[in-house]
Amino acid sequence: MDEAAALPPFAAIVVAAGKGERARQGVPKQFAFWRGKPVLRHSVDALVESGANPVIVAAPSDMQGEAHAAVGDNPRVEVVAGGATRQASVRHSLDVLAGRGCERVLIHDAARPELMRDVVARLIKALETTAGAIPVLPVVDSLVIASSGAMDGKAEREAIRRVQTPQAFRFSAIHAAHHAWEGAANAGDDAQVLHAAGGSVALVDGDERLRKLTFAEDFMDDLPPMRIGSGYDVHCLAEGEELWLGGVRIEHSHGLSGHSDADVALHAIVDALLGSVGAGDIGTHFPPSDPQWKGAASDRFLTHAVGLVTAAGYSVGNVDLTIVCEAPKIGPHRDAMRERIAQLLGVDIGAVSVKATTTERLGFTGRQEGIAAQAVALVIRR
Ligand SMILES: Nc1ccn([C@@H]2O[C@H](COP(=O)(O)OP(=O)(O)OP(=O)(O)O)[C@@H](O)[C@H]2O)c(=O)n1
Ligand SMILES: C[C@](O)(CO)[C@H](O)COP(=O)(O)O
Repeated sequence: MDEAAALPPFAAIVVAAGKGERARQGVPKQFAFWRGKPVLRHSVDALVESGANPVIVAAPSDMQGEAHAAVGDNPRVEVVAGGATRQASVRHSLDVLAGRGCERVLIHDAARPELMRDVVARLIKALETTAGAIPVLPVVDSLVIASSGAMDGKAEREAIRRVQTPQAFRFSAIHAAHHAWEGAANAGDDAQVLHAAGGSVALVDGDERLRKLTFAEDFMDDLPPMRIGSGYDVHCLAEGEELWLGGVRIEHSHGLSGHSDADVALHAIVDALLGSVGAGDIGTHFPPSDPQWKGAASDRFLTHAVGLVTAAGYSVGNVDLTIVCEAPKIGPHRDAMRERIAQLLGVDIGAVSVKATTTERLGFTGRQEGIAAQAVALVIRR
């Protein structure tokens, strides 16, 4: 099910007006690069893709330009000035949304860049029965009461949860609660604001990936600058089948049989790309048991794999393909294949190598029973 399509309308607020002092990134951490793009961009993109509209970004009043640059041009994203505290940033953002008929709102820390759609869906669905909903995780370590650097007693962790964002609210409830709170001590998060106003706050499963980038070491787990992957595939040659290789149709006495168009060369590249970001293999994403892929052009498999590489924070560096077959001769079609593969990968043709070899009539390829292909892909952190 497409979760975004199933979700009722909701707005989002991304609080990004902090100083990020603990993270020591040289700029406020929400503008630091992380996994190929500014921290702030990750959750704004995820919220837009989840269907949030509008997405209000509360940024430092003296860094509105930096915020616009970080989020890019998107008509659904509005940058506004935050406040001196997180709470003030939220309250101002809620005021910006007031009067627009907004019924639901997600409030999210820009400092939590890994935002996944299933958490958004869980939170929005919870609003059917409650005024607020927050993602939480259990405490897995034992807890102590600390006093002057010594243990002063044991805390009951079973009654405690670790709270994350995004936090979801019925708009009218959280907007009124924030204004009812105004002037008191700063609240840790928006759930506390609603709870203090007597609102109900449901707990839904959080996700460790929603962790907040807070300290410098939190930026140390950044992705490696490059990753490689390899792919290998085989398909049988058969009469009456079309021969597609490297995204190109080739006239030949036999074609390749398979559930899709059986383009063994593109399949090897797909597996190399998926392997480079640890995203399974072509069968994971396009199971041969699924009738929707019957006769499918393998172009779409490759496009999907490129999308997963991009989502993982990488872009395609270069690809090296070797086709193993006795016939047909690949040479006359090499450049057409390179051009088509480069087009599908979104790279220059110089980043695509297509080689071919026979096996000197040895083995299944030598007996022209089938064609094999292997590929290596290098992906580069964006
Ligand atoms: N006046 C503020 C303070 C914080 N935030 C946002 O609230 C989120 C969570 O706050 P935190 O992790 O504490 O961020 P900072 O306050 O920037 O961090 P530090 O305390 O290290 O300066 C961040 O996305 C931050 O940008 C905000 O919008 N407005
Ligand atoms: C809002 C929050 O992320 C929920 O866990 C947390 O309260 C923010 O705390 P911080 O001190 O502002 O980082």
